[in-house]
Amino acid sequence: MDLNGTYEKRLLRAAARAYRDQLDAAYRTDADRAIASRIVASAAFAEAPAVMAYYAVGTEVDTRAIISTALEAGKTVALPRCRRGGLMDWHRIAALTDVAPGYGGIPEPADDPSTLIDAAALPPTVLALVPGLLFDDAGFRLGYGGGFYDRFLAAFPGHAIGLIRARQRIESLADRRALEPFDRPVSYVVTEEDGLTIP
Ligand SMILES: Nc1nc2c(c(=O)[nH]1)N(C=O)[C@@H](CNc1ccc(C(=O)N[C@@H](CCC(=O)O)C(=O)O)cc1)CN2
Ligand SMILES: Nc1ncnc2c1ncn2[C@@H]1O[C@H](COP(=O)(O)OP(=O)(O)OP(=O)(O)O)[C@@H](O)[C@H]1O
Repeated sequence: MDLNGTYEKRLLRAAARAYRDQLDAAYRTDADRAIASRIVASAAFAEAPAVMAYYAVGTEVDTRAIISTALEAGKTVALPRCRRGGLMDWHRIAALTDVAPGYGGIPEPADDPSTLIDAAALPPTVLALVPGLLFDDAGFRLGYGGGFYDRFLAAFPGHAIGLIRARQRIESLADRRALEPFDRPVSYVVTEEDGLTIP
């Protein structure tokens, strides 16, 4: 797997990581709470039978409140398991504790065939919560460089929602020469300030 990418992506990735890690904890907590509120209050969330989530680590936007609310509402919640070749398998979880450290130290669900979900066969009402170091105004993202979400989004039929704090947005990855042909945008970007509000 290519964990490098272009020179511009590598520079921006390092800067975005350092920038994210120095955001103060109070700002992150408040922003993450507002982001979660916007998502669970949205019509898209209400209509979604399933949520393809991520298990946040370090200073990523916290998804625990969204996952708990989805589970309580009886929705299917799935988390990714990284496979060779930049691919992810998705497994249904029954609780936030149904994980163990996996690829890159990120908690993953067990490799259990009975919980495996075919993400490409899901209905268009399903949501995917997409992590990133940065999102731009067109919905393009910069991740950790594994290409996992580019490959996933290329075949995902539902609504992909990027979760990012307002201070971590930039105008255009293309203008910074940090876009490649295989980069896939999300359908919506939600910050503490905008995105997916109730009408
Ligand atoms: N919470 C969360 N889960 C996620 C992602 C994510 O961004 N956030 N992913 C989104 O794709 C996938 C995991 N992607 C990953 C990509 C690279 C590395 C990693 O270990 N990168 C090293 C660089 C190589 C190295 O120095 O070892 C690193 O970050 O230090 C980890 C996970 C699936 N699950
Ligand atoms: N659809 C694809 N098909 C084949 N290779 C791909 C595809 N998407 C990405 N790649 C490969 O993955 C590598 C990493 O891509 P990129 O730098 O965009 O990762 P990222 O989006 O930051 O990471 P992640 O999605 O894991 O958070 C690329 O250099 C490319 O070689």
